[in-house]
Amino acid sequence: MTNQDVVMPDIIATPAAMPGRAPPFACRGAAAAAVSVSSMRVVVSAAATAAAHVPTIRPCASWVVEAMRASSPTRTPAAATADGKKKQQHPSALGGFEQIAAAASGKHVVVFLDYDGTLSPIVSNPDMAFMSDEMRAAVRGVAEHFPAAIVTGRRVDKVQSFVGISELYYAGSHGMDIKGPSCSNEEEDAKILLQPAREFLPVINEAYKALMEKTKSTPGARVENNKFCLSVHFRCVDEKRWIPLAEQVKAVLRDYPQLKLTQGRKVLEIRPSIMWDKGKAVEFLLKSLGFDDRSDVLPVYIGDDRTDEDAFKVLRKRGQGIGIIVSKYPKETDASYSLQDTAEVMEFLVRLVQWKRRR
Ligand SMILES: O=P(O)(O)OC[C@H]1O[C@H](O[C@H]2O[C@H](CO)[C@@H](O)[C@H](O)[C@H]2O)[C@H](O)[C@@H](O)[C@@H]1O
Repeated sequence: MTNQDVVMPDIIATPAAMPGRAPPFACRGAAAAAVSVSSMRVVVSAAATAAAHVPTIRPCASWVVEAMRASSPTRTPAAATADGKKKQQHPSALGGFEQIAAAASGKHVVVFLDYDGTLSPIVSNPDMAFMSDEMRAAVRGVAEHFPAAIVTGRRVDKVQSFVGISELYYAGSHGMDIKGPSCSNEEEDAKILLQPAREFLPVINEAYKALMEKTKSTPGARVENNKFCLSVHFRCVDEKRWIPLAEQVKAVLRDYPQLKLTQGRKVLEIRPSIMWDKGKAVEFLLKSLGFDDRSDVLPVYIGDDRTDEDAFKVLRKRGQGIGIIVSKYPKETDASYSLQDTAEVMEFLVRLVQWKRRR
């Protein structure tokens, strides 16, 4: 069971992107890979294979709210966890760049990038989370020199439109919708490499409508349909309304035992109860690229969120690769290096490309 499974199969909620409803934002007051796409066409339909249902854990509402508070601290967080373990500030991936370069020497580097909070700064309106042109140029450089993928909770088409680089792999919906780089003369569907939760689409769409209806009374709440998962944003919800919102979400989820609840940055995420996450997506992509069981590959994964921990864990377990957490504060993480913010991520990507060019 992952951290995410434990976090909060309880809550969630929200509101407002239906036709005729005013958007809740901005919030005021509240507080080139070696493998061709065609050779990788794998489309797995369902859960059936991978997928035992995850047991539901129902934390009490106050516990859930603590988790909601912790999901994107607005002040310096405590230096220790609840069980007294000290949180560590991991060494900077910029300060430790020479070490990383040494580890990459003679290896195939494969780059995995989270989107929100990693390539684009966190903003109130998820529809406005654009990356800068400078960041796009840095990511394009990465895609030209390494096999590279965007691994995100967002729906694939949305993140593709934000990033706009066709040479990348895209793993959307927390890895449940994986597409290969575009080829102009192929049909859109031919790019789909994996959709392990396909059979959940009808139930997810139903749950989406139910969440929209249930949470419309909560000002600032917003439900985002990420195709194979749903996000209930509470960044713009007054903290006093978090418990009722959580109860609303919980009430909806009672009707959908096939779905589970996880958590990101000021967002409750509802997804199919299958054992699939960003870590599995990383494993799948490495295998598809022909890098499984090889000692001459160095996956580098950069992400800022709790959901990225599944990928960090996979790298740690493989004893291969470098996890880099994007955070200004010490965090409990399975990453081995850190970068403070998106500006540092960009600097790291630029240095990685420069290093590759020199070789
Ligand atoms: O895996 P990621 O690429 O990090 O996507 C996770 C969620 O990111 C988005 O929400 C987050 O960013 C928003 C824009 O900055 C912010 O308003 C929100 O509070 C964050 O949670 C996205 O909107 C979600 O659908 C993704 O699941």
